[in-house]
Amino acid sequence: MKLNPHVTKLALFDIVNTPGVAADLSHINTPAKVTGHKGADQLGDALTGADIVIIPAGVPRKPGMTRDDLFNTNANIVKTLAEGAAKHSPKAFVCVIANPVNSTVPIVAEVFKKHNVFDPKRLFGVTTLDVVRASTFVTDIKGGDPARNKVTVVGGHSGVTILPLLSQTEHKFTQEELEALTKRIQFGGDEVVKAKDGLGSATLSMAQAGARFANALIKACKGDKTVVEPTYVKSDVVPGLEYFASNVELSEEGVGKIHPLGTLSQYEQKLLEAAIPELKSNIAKGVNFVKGN
Ligand SMILES: NC(=O)C1=CN([C@@H]2O[C@H](COP(=O)(O)OP(=O)(O)OC[C@H]3O[C@@H](n4cnc5c(N)ncnc54)[C@H](O)[C@@H]3O)[C@@H](O)[C@H]2O)C=CC1
Ligand SMILES: O=C([O-])CC(=O)C(=O)O
Repeated sequence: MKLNPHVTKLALFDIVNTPGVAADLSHINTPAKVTGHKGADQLGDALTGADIVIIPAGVPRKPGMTRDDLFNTNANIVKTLAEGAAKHSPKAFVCVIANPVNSTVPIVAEVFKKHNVFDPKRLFGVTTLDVVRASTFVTDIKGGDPARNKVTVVGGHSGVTILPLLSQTEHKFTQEELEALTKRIQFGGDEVVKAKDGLGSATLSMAQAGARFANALIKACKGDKTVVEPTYVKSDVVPGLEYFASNVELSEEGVGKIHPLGTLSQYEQKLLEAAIPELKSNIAKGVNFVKGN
């Protein structure tokens, strides 16, 4: 089952109010038609025939909230859009930005399973912003070009589930630097929420990150075999965790080879152990939400 060599239609929710993503995607070198919808009645029109569905729709955090606190509202929004995609564009690549990503990705998977159209290679949680932040914060300390200061970030997309593998960079860090950097990368989203003081979270950098991921997917669909991006997908990299973010080779089928974690330092091993129970519970929450409804 292959996607058209040229992506022809991209459905983006909610395009009307997410101008950043739309603007960034307008630079994509593809004749793709970008659609959105203004209400449930237009959902079918927007989705029919879409090759890629991007879901940024959902409420953002306010200071003091965790991403999981968004579950009650966003789970329903994502479930509704997933139902639309399962019915109208079951073969599309679905990229989930709406939080809590650790749970909203399993929600989409369960909806697709209910409709017998689930293909794990075609579902992605967008965690690009974590690597963008990691590269930026490492550059703040070590200098150089953030585009070349690549940091592998694995796990999930919230607090302690975000695991930057700083031991795999070319830099040496003191333990103090490691702890400060790790915390900043894990809670970078909280810094933005606090700074925006009730006006939302990282909207524009999310738009840029979403566009970067969609562009990568489109490049892979056009046959580029060198595209590797971090993303939260169905994975068996960590036993017992059905979904996990790590570097993934993208192909015309979607998820290609999922890279293994590589060697972890003792410190990173501890971070992983701390992340596992939270990630497990976030995943179960998403799965049970669909199974129980
Ligand atoms: N994965 C990531 O890296 C990131 C994820 N996020 C998440 O993205 C989501 C959106 O954040 P922002 O764009 O900053 O919020 P926002 O409040 O600026 O925009 C949310 C949009 O969702 C739309 N919406 C709400 N219900 C909808 C529905 N039922 N159908 C279609 N559209 C609907 C609203 O009209 C609004 O335009 C939040 O859940 C936020 O936590 C934000 C930053 C990074
Ligand atoms: O922190 C938030 O709520 C939004 C988000 O996911 C991020 O900025 O990484």
